[in-house]
This record gives sequence, structure tokens and C-alpha cells, in this order.
Amino acid sequence: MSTSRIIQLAQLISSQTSLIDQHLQNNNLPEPSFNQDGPTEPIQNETPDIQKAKTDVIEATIELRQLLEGPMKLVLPESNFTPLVAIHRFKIASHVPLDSTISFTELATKCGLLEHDLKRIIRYTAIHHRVFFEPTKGFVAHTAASRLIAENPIAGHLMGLTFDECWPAHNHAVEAISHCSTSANISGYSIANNTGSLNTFQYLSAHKERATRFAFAMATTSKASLDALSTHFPWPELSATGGGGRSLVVDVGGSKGHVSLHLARTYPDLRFIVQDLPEVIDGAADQLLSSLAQDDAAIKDRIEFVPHDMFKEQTVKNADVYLLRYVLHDWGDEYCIDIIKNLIPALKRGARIVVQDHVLPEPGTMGLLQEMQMRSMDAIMMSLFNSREREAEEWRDLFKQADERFGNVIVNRIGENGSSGVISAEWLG
Ligand SMILES: C[S@@+](CC[C@H](N)C(=O)[O-])C[C@H]1O[C@@H](n2cnc3c(N)ncnc32)[C@H](O)[C@@H]1O
Repeated sequence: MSTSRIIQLAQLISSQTSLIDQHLQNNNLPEPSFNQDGPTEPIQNETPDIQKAKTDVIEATIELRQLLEGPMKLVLPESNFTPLVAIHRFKIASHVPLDSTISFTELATKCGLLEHDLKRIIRYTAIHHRVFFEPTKGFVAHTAASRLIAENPIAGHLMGLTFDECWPAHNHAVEAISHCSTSANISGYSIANNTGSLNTFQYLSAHKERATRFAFAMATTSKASLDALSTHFPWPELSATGGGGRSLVVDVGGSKGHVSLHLARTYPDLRFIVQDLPEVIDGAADQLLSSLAQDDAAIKDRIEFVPHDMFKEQTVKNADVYLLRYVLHDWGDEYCIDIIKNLIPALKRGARIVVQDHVLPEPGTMGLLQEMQMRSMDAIMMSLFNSREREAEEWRDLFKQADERFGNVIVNRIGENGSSGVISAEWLG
């Protein structure tokens, strides 16, 4: 008798989980746990084998659950995040003591909420998200996840971005699609926020707190992704062409400079000009300086911040590289072509445009988890910006449409599970 799919999945889960368990024991690492003192970081010291084992187990558990629950659950997934939003909005985690419990009555008073609302919010997030638990009836304590919210401001920034910016936009994305428009100001986000003629970034510029949170969320990009950028483009060759002087990289849409900082640390012969909207650039140099350790402070001399609207002609001429990292996926094709065309008057022969961005796979050619993440990101782009992620061929087309004089267009799929790429195009004009 052939082995059924659910047994195959269960066997895979069993064998790969054993590998992970062995890795934890061999490296004296803590066991994953929901307990308050459980690790808030994913498994450490991962080798490629352990990464694969983890992905295999997660993918298999998703598929196994979907098979066992049946098709109706696939079309009616659990989708109410309101209680989790309430945890974020009312800063509930910060009112729960880290090493003891608090009664629903006292916690409700501290949060300024009705006790019965607080109780159902917590009981929902406890059972759905493992955020808080009730060790004795009527008393609340932290889990690893609620402690993460209480202690790590990055969790707060990302929850804010997800619940205050993305979710309202998702709610209106279907309406936006029905307009069959490619305009940046006809998006779920613009309908949710009633932005009128403003696109998402113009609207954020007028709402400083939200723009700052957006910039912080961008800066939480993984080290692996930044490392991928620094290793999958021949930056050292560029340093060499700069000769005695330093080669210049213009980091277009560079936010608060976290990407330039990473590259500057790796390549001492490069200097950087970070460009972004004035509201984003404002104070960025000081923030960068205050984030630098003393022995790192010299780096600041190689990173300059200049406000610039990328829809206007590029003002920094003859740089060696114009970097667009996760910038073009925020815009539809006509806007991207406009952004690239605005660079052309500044380009010397041999200058390169370097893009780091997602590269969509052909359906079914990547692992389940990876493809899910990429399709999710594409859907977020649709809701927030009426923009999209692109396939390798679409990246090549973009440069072709901008100007036939771009050559040597290379789309290099990279680390980060192969979901993103470094794309470079050389100006041969
Ligand atoms: C998704 S973020 C990417 C930030 C950064 N490059 C990174 O990799 O983390 C896109 C950036 O484009 C900037 N941006 C949007 N419109 C712009 C414009 N018209 N001119 C310059 N920058 C712009 C945003 O402020 C934001 O910092």
C-alpha cells in the first residue's frame, strides 16, 4: 500500500524535527517555548541543514493542517486581528508586570478599558496568538510573545505598520482594484485614508509620526538581506575604479541611511549620498551619528544626506552607482520608468543602476513558505501603493522601456531564501 500524503508529511515533520532538536542540544540552545522566559529570537547558529529542516517542518505542518481541516477552512480562514490590534493600541503588554501576574480588574483600570472587553481581548489573543496567558483564573501573565511586545520597540513599530497602515489598506484594496487604475493615488491605502490626489508617500510626508514609524520599520530589514546586497554586487571592483578617490554611490530613496551605513562599514573606499524626501532626511544625519559607536564615527564623513525627489532630474551627476533598494516595488511601471529616466541625465558611461528588490518566481518553483511570503509582499504592495513585485523578465523590460541604452542587465537571485535579487544595469549611452 502506498504511503498517504498525510503520513508522508507526518514522517517528514518527525525526521526534520529530530534534526532541529539535536542541533539545539548540541549547541546548548534553549528549546522553543511559549513560556515568558522562552526565547524571543528564532533558533540561533542555524546551518543550511537546520534552516532547511525548519522550512520543511513549517511547510509540512501548514499542508498537513490544510489537508486535515478541509477546503471550507481554506476559504474561510481565521482573519479577525482586532484583539491583537487592541493589545497594540492600548499598550496592554506594557501594563502587565514582567515577573508576576495582574488581575483583569487592575489591568483594565491601567489601560482605561472596560473589564469585560479587556478580558475577552486577552483570552482571544492567548488562545489564538499565545500573547498572554491566565495562570490562575482572573489573572494575566506574560508569554514569550507578549514579553516581546513589552520589551522590544521594533515589535511595536512593526505591529503599528501592520495594523494601522496595512490592514485598513487591505480592507479597501478590492475597491481600488475595481477602478482598473494604475495611478499611485488609487490604492487601498489612499481610499482608507482619503488621501485625495496624494499618493501614499506624499500622504505620509504630511503625517510625520506615521512617516517616522514607516522609516523605523524599513530599518528593521534583516542583516542577511543587507549582507546579500553587499556580496551580490561587485562593490570591491567599484572601489578600484575610484582609484585614489572614493567611488560614489547615490542611495536613492535611502530612508535614514541604514543601507548606506552597512555598505560603508563593509567597503571603506566607497562614499555615499543618501537621498529621500525632505521629511525623511530631516534629522537623519544626527540620528545616524548618535547610533554610531565611537570607533565607527569616522564613517559619518563618508555618508551625506541630501533631500531629493526622485521624480525630478537627478542632481548628483557622475556617480558610479545609483542604488534603488526596495524602492521600485513601491511603484507601478510608468512611475518606475519615470524614476529611471530621471537618473539618465546624471549618468556617465559605465555607471550602474543597482536595484535590490523581490524577484517573483514562476508559480510552484519555490518552496511553499517562500512563495507564500512573496505573494504576501506582492499583495501588500497592491494595497499600500497600487504597485507590484516583478518577475525577472519584467525587471529587464523595465530598463528596456526606460531606455534602450541600458545594457548588461543582470538579474541575480540571492540569499534571503532566493526571494529577492540584486538587479544591475549599466549605462552604455
Ligand atoms: C520601502 S522604502 C525603502 C527604503 C530603503 N531604500 C531600504 O532599503 O530600506 C522606500 C523609500 O522611498 C522613499 N521615497 C518615496 N517617494 C520618494 C520620492 N519621491 N523621492 C525620494 N524618495 C522617495 C520613501 O520615503 C522610503 O524611504
